[in-house]
Amino acid sequence: MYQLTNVKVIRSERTILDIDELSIDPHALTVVLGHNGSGKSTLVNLLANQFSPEEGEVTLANKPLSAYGAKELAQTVAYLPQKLPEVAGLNVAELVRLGRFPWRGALGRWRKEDDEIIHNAMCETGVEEFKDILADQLSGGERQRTWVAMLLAQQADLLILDEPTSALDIQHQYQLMQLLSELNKRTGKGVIVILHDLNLALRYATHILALKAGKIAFTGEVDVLLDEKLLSDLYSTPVQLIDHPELDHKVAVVC
Ligand SMILES: Nc1ncnc2c1ncn2[C@@H]1O[C@H](COP(=O)(O)OP(=O)(O)OP(=O)(O)O)[C@@H](O)[C@H]1O
Repeated sequence: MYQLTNVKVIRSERTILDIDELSIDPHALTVVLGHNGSGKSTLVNLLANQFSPEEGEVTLANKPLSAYGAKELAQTVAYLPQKLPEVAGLNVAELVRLGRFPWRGALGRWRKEDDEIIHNAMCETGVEEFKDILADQLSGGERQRTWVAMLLAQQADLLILDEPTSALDIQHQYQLMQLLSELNKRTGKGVIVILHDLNLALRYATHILALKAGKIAFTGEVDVLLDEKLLSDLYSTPVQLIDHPELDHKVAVVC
């Protein structure tokens, strides 16, 4: 379990994240929701040990994140930030290969299975055809999928993704969430993903974690989302849930 206890993150004398007690199942597909500025990126940054909180503690498997070594943490948690770094001079295959870094053998040697893992990660995300192209020359969506491929190649126990669908067209948004959902079901690897699209959340989440103004608004299995009042309060706008004749879940519309 991820466990947060009495956590406060303070920036410019303002508490931007304030969580008394929170557990996150490391084998679930948890979608993090909330309005702009509600603290979602701050939370997943903490979970990925990008920084430590000013107050409180974050543990994973009963061990403080700060006690993990860099290699151990990279084998345990793979993190895709919201703002993708520039990678001048690297083509797609070379960028995806960086995901294998935590698994290098003695003397920094690559392992013989690395090429197949990299190839599979590029195929699963549909970027294999771009493998020789410089990553910085790709379109926004192609670049985002390349970074997801790198994350997959990392083969960590848990994937944390901050708005990985923000640059993707509708088809690729659903394909990516389907891929993450299948990975979660097939391998038990955990996925924690920030989304703004309620319908992607309704379709693929097993668990929901919603933030409002730096605090937890609600958390639980995906059924907690099926509450128009909660959703309308969360986004300060009227949200309606309607049945869809061909889907086995409700659809959210803003009215
Ligand atoms: N370094 C910083 N200094 C001051 N304020 C900050 C800093 N980092 C974040 N904040 C503020 O903390 C709040 C939460 O930011 P965060 O990026 O976690 O929001 P978010 O929920 O991910 O938003 P979005 O949906 O827009 O990506 C915001 O109001 C932001 O302006």
